[in-house]
Amino acid sequence: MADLKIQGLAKSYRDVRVLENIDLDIASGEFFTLLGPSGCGKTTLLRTIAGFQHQDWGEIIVKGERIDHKPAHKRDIGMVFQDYAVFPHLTVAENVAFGLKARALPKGEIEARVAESLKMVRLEGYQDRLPAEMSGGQQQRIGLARAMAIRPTLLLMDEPLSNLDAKLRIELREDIRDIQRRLGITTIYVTHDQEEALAVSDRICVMNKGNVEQIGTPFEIYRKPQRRFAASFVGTMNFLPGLLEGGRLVVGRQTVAFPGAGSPGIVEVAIRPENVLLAGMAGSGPAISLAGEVRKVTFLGREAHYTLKTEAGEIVAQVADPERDFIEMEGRPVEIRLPLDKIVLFSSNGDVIDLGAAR
Ligand SMILES: Nc1ncnc2c1ncn2[C@@H]1O[C@H](COP(=O)(O)OP(=O)(O)OP(=O)(O)O)[C@@H](O)[C@H]1O
Repeated sequence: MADLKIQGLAKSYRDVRVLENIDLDIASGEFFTLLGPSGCGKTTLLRTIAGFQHQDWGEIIVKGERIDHKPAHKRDIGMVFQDYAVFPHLTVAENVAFGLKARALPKGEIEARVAESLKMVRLEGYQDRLPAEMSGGQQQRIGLARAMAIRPTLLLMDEPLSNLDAKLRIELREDIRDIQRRLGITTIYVTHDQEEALAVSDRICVMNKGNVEQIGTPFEIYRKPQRRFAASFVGTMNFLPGLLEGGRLVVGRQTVAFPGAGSPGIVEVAIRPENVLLAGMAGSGPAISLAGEVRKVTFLGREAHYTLKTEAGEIVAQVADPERDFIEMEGRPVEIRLPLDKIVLFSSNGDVIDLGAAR
């Protein structure tokens, strides 16, 4: 049974629809991430599940029971916020104990759970400090310990890492993932950071303008985007205009055989920068070959990025561990290959074109 089922959820603020008919099934123990640009409705969805606001339509069902009529404090949900939301006048231990006291647990049990939660987030020994004496990362650990101490059915996290610097973000996201796995707690995580979503999630729900664009594992979202929006929002994707006609694909002045690929019409040809091949690089198999020129090379140590002008438009190629010859290519003509088994086609309405038969 799904731990959390959302059916037909819709929400407007005044006349503006911010959630459109959302359906989700989240499995027990799953780390499920809502990913999308600012304003797409992620926080609204999370806060509606938590009970801080009410939907206009739809149902929220936890372990088979409708919870959407219950007030927030009766929903058995732990929540971690972007701005930590720790109580400044309470010590670390008192912060973590807050939800347990509200539930009137016995004193011994509270002490045991506080100690256990602080150990889990690696804050043992800090119990008597005030939040102001702690770093941002440590304050967010308090928030996490407080949410986990009540042993909620669902853990909701709203951009918990966005106020931390890059190094700390990576460290804490690994900790969050480890703790979540260890406890097997069903988690919904909100972020607009696609790398973070890829790194921590069992499944990602890509949202745009109040709609679900695609739900899938990080691998599926990155490698098999079903919608143009998901392809462009997660990672870098090159798009070139193309034309499908009778088993052939036309890109620029090139035509390649492309059997079994949907109905004729204008398409967008999408390919990741790491899949674009430059002349001299290994790689066999059918490909679209384009003549181009290297506009710019950005050397980043373990890889280099090439901005390429082609007859069909500008694209970026990424080359791992580049040789010196490859770095000194700025301004030079180059032959570019787009392997057919790495390209994704989108129709003009933004849906992927199934290439199963062509591969
Ligand atoms: N209380 C409110 N009253 C009116 N409009 C609101 C309210 N809260 C949010 N909105 C609007 O609803 C839309 C969705 O907001 P929401 O905060 O859910 O998006 P988000 O995806 O979480 O964005 P962000 O990543 O910036 O937090 C936005 O256009 C926002 O301006």
